[in-house]
Amino acid sequence: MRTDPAHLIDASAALLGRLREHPPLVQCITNSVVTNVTANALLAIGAAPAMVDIREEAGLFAGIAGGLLVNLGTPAEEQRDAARESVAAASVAGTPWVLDPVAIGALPVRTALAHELVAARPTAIRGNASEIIALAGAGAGGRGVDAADSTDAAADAATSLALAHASVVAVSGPVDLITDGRRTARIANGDALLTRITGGGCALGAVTAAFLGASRDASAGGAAGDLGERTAGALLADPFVATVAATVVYTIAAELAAERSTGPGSFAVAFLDALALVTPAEVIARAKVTVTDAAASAPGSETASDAAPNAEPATARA
Ligand SMILES: Nc1ncnc2c1ncn2[C@@H]1O[C@H](COP(=O)(O)OP(=O)(O)O)[C@@H](O)[C@H]1O
Ligand SMILES: Cc1ncsc1CCOP(=O)(O)O
Ligand SMILES: [Mg+2]
Repeated sequence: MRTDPAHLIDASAALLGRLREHPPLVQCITNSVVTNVTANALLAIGAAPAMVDIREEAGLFAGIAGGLLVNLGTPAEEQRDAARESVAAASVAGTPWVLDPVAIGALPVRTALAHELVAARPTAIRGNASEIIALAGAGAGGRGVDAADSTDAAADAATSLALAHASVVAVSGPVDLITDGRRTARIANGDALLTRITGGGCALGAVTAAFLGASRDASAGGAAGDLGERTAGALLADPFVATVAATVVYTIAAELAAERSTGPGSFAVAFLDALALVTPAEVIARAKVTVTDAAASAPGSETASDAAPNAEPATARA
């Protein structure tokens, strides 16, 4: 399906509405640093978090959850087994799941686990540039949990991972890059304050699982913007579109929060408020999205809508 920026932005706004109307249950197997931050971010956006991360429960729960996050930030033995259980059950049940390979590269236990789990074909892989490069086997990783590479430097790694595992790959940074191996979206929203609080990336992984859950329920139809009902149903059910939507909404909430903050502490509070308050109309007005499509015939196949009211490189519906 052709997905130009205007369609992606309309779909982002529509999926935000769907998510709030039908809150997806999101199972999180995540690190001990960000557990509370992540649950609060999910509640704020309108989803229902459940940190079910022990053996003999995790797999069971993955079968009933709307979405699953597997984050490798502090992968103690029990969590490693819980992740394996959940991923197996999610694959059987068709539960969309997100892998966040936190700090892989130099650290052997989580790196081996990330390689094992990625073979089970996550619906989406979300990480910073260094983590995505390391997962693709193209580099050594970042500085602990932080990136040492730009998102564009991770573009080839993201594409090869996406094609190898039939996953959507989301690379976060100043400009986020999201690809399914054919279509690549770049999202220039966000605020650097997200890197000054813990969980800025981890909570995005959970929000991505929530949008994938909303997307799975969305194929029933209903128009999105000026799209017809059939087109909208297929668009909203597309994991690439849902992953873009999560990043668009999340980074716009960060911008709204930054406008009301004086530093990381007030930003953390304002960000939760903004995740709860951001409207579909604000998403349409502020989204800065460009798309390239490897299948498009024209050389330099970047698409941008005619109406571009947002700052460069913005492309959005008026
Ligand atoms: N310099 C920046 N300016 C604006 N937004 C940023 C910047 N760096 C990261 N972000 C945003 O912060 C969030 C977390 O990204 P990142 O810091 O790369 O993840 P991680 O915490 O996993 O390293 C993403 O939503 C991304 O868009
Ligand atoms: C600090 C830290 N250490 C292990 S996991 C973690 C949290 C990382 O959070 P994020 O990737 O969202 O910055
Ligand atoms: Mg991270």
